Amino acid sequence: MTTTQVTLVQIDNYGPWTVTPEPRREADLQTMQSRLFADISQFVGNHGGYTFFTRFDNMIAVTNGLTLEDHELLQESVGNRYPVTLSLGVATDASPVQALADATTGVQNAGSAQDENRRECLTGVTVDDADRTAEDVQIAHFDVINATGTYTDELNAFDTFIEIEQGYAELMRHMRYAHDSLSFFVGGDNVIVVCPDLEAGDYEEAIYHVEETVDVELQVGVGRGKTAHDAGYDAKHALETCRADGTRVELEW
Ligand SMILES: Nc1nc2c(ncn2[C@@H]2O[C@H](COP(=O)(O)OP(=O)(O)OP(=O)(O)O)[C@@H](O)[C@H]2O)c(=O)[nH]1
Repeated sequence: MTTTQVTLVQIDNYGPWTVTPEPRREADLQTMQSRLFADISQFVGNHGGYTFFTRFDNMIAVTNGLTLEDHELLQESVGNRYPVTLSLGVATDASPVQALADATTGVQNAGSAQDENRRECLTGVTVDDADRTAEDVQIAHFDVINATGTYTDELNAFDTFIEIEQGYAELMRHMRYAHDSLSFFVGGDNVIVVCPDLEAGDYEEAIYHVEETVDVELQVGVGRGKTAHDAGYDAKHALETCRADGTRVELEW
């Protein structure tokens, strides 16, 4: 059974900061946000976790393998190097959606995202090391079949973007409400989904739903592991099997 550890990363009082004392240059905000994401992704990734940029002011990470002390170190390091600070909420559950909901509640209970007195709060619990198993995390790596031939080499870059985003939007909603899973666009035509214990039929159903609804054809590789990296790496290998064999769903276990 899965035990997903999810961390909500929220920049403290970011909205007011972007306009104080005057609105800040957009290119500078974009640069700061993407560097902050890169740093968090590297820190979490070095412990086997995955970080998703989501809305940039709120990021979502799968942090199985990171302790509360690791989270504190991340806060300290960002606080020392960036003009903003981070609040973090951590929670675990068999359902990634429930884990994120609990992690979010912890941060919300500590104060508003725009409360200038709420800084660097850290709430929640992590999985006990003794309880961790190789089935804690289930990751599905979706990809649009032949995106290059169907879209990238055929349409202008913006129309390609619309098609890919349509597939992502339908998949993210469906996986959230039908399968209790969290989907994140990670670039190109790829979406990584953090799942509870799902089976091949669930993925087939989701792929069918997206194709019927928005006419975007997907394939998916799925892996399990003790960390997001372990699960995600198996998922990548499974996706390679889809590409080699022309199959739509491959589970690597
Ligand atoms: N983040 C991430 N992006 C990837 C990965 N693999 C491919 N991409 C992105 O997806 C784009 C398209 O590559 P592919 O998915 O291999 O190409 P495709 O035309 O869809 O071909 P098939 O997947 O074989 O059907 C690349 O330009 C990358 O941006 C991955 O593992 N992670």
